[in-house]
Amino acid sequence: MADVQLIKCLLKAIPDFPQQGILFQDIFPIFQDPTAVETLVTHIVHRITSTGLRPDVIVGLDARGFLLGPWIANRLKCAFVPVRKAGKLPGKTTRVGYEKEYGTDYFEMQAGAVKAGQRVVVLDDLIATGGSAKAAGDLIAQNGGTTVEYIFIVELTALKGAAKLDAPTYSIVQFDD
Ligand SMILES: O=P(O)(O)OC[C@H]1O[C@H](OP(=O)(O)OP(=O)(O)O)[C@H](O)[C@@H]1O
Ligand SMILES: Nc1ncnc2[nH]cnc12
Repeated sequence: MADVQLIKCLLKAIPDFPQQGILFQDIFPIFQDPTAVETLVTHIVHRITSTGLRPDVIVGLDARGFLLGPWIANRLKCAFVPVRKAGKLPGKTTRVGYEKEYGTDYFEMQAGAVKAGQRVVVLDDLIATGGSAKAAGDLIAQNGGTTVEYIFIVELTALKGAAKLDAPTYSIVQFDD
């Protein structure tokens, strides 16, 4: 619980960003504190190893999912694969459109980056409506992978994003307003 409290204390809530009515949960203060980063990475690695998820691939979502994904993949000695906003990845890609808490967007993944039968953990900083995470899950499924868990630092539970997803979710800090 001490690690959860440390991470929660470092989150900063900013009203009306990026638009009126959104209470933005900023995770960047965590990354100013190396002890907190170590705590966060260890917490997520423990979640994955202690629950027997055995992922082949960690998929991180553009952009804040990239802050954590490679650390976790490196500790677990598995692959890291990015899901990126449209037009950023070279070569053949698959694309899915989605809605999120403050707008619409497209996600892409490189063809073959996730292979048929691979077990995937999706990692992102935050789940709000679940639109972004669902789009990532759809890309993984289109490529033949199986998402075994979605992991977030923060979950905005009132928006019920987890209900959209095809696998269980785990979040470290929850806010219900
Ligand atoms: O559950 P949802 O309603 O889909 O919202 C959550 C998504 O929104 C944010 O990303 P954003 O698209 O703002 O991109 P960024 O990480 O590049 O800032 C956040 O990092 C999640 O990916
Ligand atoms: N309230 C919020 N804070 C930070 N990132 C978000 N992405 C979607 N909703 C968000």
